[in-house]
Amino acid sequence: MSRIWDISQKLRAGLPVWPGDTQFSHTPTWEMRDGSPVNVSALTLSTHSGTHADAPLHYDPAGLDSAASDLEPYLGKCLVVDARGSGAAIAIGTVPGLDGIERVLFRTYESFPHDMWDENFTAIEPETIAWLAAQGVKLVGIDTPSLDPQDSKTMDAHKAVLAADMRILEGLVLDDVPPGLYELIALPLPIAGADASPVRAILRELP
Ligand SMILES: Nc1ccccc1C(=O)C[C@H](N)C(=O)O
Ligand SMILES: [Zn+2]
Ligand SMILES: [Zn+2]
Repeated sequence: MSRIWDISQKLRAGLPVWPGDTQFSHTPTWEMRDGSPVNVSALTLSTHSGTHADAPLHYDPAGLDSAASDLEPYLGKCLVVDARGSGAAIAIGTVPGLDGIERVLFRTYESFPHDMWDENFTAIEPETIAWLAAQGVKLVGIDTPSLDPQDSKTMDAHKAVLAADMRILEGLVLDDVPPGLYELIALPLPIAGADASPVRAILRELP
């Protein structure tokens, strides 16, 4: 049985979210303790809660929503890169030779901040995105809440992703994952009209 790493945040009450965004909540609709034959509940959450996949619609008003995006970028061989110590943004020099790898995930945290919002998270330089695209990369992932800095108004890294029609994973948890090659499985939910979707992201050891 090949080893699996779960690289997803737990969705839960109190989950740190982008300042001003919708808090995560899970509330009962019907409960067995009240005589219902089953327990049923409801979720309220930001589309960008926890570990998620941005849809192109997030940064392009004419972009595909989460239901329309193809699945191929979110499934397949990927390279995990140790980008700890990158400071404000990951520069091109951080990325090793890719040799045809189409998915790259960046670890920037020593220890993922599960219980606090980090406003000074590491972003990715737009030039790095463009360089990855030129190498044939189709998906870029990171363990921070966004490819762009929290105070960005121009979203230059997302615009570089748009220009190359790449896909994005954010909010990954890579603390326990050694740098190297893995199989990535992180499929967005087919949510009509959504600008992003939570994903259950895992890495599986390659045979
Ligand atoms: N929830 C938000 C609300 C407003 C602005 C940004 C966010 C984000 O979460 C950042 C997002 N994950 C991004 O793709 O950059
Ligand atoms: Zn996002
Ligand atoms: Zn994003």
